[in-house]
Amino acid sequence: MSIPTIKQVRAFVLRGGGADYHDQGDGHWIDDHISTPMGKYPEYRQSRRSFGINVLGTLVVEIEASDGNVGFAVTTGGEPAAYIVEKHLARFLEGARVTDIERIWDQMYNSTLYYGRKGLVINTISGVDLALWDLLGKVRREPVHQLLGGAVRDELQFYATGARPDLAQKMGFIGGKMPLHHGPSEGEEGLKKNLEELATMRERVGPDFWLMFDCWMSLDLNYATRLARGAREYGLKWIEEALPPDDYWGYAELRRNAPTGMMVTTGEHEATRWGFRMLLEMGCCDIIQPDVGWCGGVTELLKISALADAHNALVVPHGSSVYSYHFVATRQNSPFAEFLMMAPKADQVVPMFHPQLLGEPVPENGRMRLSRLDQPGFGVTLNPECQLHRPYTH
Ligand SMILES: C[C@H](O)[C@H](O)[C@@H](O)[C@@H](O)C(=O)O
Ligand SMILES: [Mg+2]
Repeated sequence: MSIPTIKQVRAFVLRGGGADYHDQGDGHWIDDHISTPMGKYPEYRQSRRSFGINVLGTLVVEIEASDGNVGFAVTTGGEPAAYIVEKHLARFLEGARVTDIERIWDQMYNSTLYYGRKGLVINTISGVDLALWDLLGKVRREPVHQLLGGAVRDELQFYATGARPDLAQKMGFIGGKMPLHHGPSEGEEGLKKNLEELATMRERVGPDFWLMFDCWMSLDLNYATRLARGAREYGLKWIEEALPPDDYWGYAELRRNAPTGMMVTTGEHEATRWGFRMLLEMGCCDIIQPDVGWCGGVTELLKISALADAHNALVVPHGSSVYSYHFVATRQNSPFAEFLMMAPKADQVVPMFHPQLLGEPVPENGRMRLSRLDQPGFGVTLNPECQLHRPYTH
């Protein structure tokens, strides 16, 4: 059977939610006084949009094969990512076979090593990689989880991230991860408020429902240690991304200081097997949380996951819609997944990358049957009502 080749790669940008899920309007829980590394500047404390969390927008990568199949994927990257796809990465894809995924990844990574390695460039490589896996699935008429070696479970279970863990409990999720609202710049008063919020939620959900804090890189080691120890009486299950991503030393120390039984987690802003090797070998965390649209794509997440497995660490990918669902289904060390509550009041389940992906499955009663992921590729199509703009060509 002749293997189709790649005819053309196209990069588009989209605004308004979707893969750049922080790109929301006013009144959304995800932009309501959340603690961030910019919290030291009062003018940037109320809203993450004020300092540019949504400045990039969504990158859409489309890859057309010689047999007419088109694979696509979305991730966070916008115009600068589109430039990198069109002006740099496309040369490694066009003319290659749709099966040359490993070689293309290696060429994309090594050709951008002088300006990439993490952040936007790896987001961009991830977007191309996800589109390649979507294309291969469409050519072979198989869902991605089957291309990855098949599922190890018939059902995924989810915890919910959002401002209302009490509502998430009623919706059937296995836990609720809350954004931390106050950072070190708000002193003891802020620390007290954080713990009061946790105490209130514990009161509402009872003793067994998982409650977690997401600290979004915003703390220092001393504050994180005091928060973790203060949260012990409220049964905090894990403290997430307490420190800046590069402070491997701080994470290792926090993990030594944290109360027995409380997990330390991080990784959504980490990239490649080398970044996760640092987290694992320095004993930084109990769970790594790579985002498959930011860490290097499925091709790289396979390597990261195997490394984590050898270290007995769990891999619970940061919420990235179908791109993480297909992966989690196939990994024995990924026993549950994240679902980001994208409804403004976190009071209903809406597709995580709404409105960009038609056919995007959502958990029902906090679960998702594998049968919901049985369409070729990642099983979604681009919403034709989304106005695609192609800023660059090649
Ligand atoms: C809720 C957090 O502040 C982030 O917005 C969230 O996207 C991420 O950290 C997560 O783990 O879901
Ligand atoms: Mg997080």
